[in-house]
Amino acid sequence: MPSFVNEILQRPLQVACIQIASGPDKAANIAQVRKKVLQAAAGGVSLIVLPECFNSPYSTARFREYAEPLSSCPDSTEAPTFAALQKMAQEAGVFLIGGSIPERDQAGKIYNTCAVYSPEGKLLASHRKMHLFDIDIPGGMSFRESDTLSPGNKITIVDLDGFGKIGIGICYDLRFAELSMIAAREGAFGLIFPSAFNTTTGPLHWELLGRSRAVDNQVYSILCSQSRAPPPAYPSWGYSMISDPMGRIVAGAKESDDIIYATLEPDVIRESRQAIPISSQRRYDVYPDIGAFPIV
Ligand SMILES: NC(=O)CC(=O)C(=O)O
Repeated sequence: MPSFVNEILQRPLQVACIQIASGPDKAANIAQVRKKVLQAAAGGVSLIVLPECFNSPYSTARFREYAEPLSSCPDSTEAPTFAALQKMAQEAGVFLIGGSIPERDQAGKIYNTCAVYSPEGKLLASHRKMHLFDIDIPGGMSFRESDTLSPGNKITIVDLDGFGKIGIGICYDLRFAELSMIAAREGAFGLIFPSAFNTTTGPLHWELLGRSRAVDNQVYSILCSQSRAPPPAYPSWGYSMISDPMGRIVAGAKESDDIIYATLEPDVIRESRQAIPISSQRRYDVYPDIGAFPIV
């Protein structure tokens, strides 16, 4: 009977999520993030997470203007945000989950992309938001990322050397349980979601989804949001949170700018899986084994 890949977090991992609001000034957005990354790193963390679309307003009409080619050159003038992230990771000496920014490919398509860096400043992976945020709630939030964005087509799992693997999704990807399940079944100890939920869906679904993804998969879930900005900006929900494999919120923010910290513990993962052994209790004789999806 298939079960979890027998890998978990190799040692305790100190994590920080930086909750900030981006504005129209790209250079100011980058400078704000750099200051906070260095502040969080001074607290001794090994992994720092940034929110979705931190270098631009969260607006389909603006993404193209702020888009950059994905570059791994620290001196790139075409890609100042990616270059700055690379240098920040190195300067801070941390794994950096670079939130997301609009990425432009050679054909001119735009993606909502998260770049991940090692403490040496090496680009380890990039994830393009797979599920585009197209919703229309009467009297509430309407948004159509597909007006200007293209979707990514791959599940992203990153090996953090010395700790283990994480799965990456961006915001709306959180709603699709398959992505999380596949990453966890591939051995991820944590699921990380740079995000910007909103004041319509946030109060209903944000905590519910974050805790559910953690409990479903017996992993940590790490949700890093933009903070709330006044109108006419997109109304980000805030409430960045880290849930443990039992669904306990081990760190949480409110609406405003903040940095939250938590230590992820291998024993907590191990104990939750021993106490509630769902991985060996699945009924693949009755339903298909979704988690066995091959990652290319
Ligand atoms: N902004 C998003 O991608 C998702 C979101 O706000 C929601 O799912 O609700």
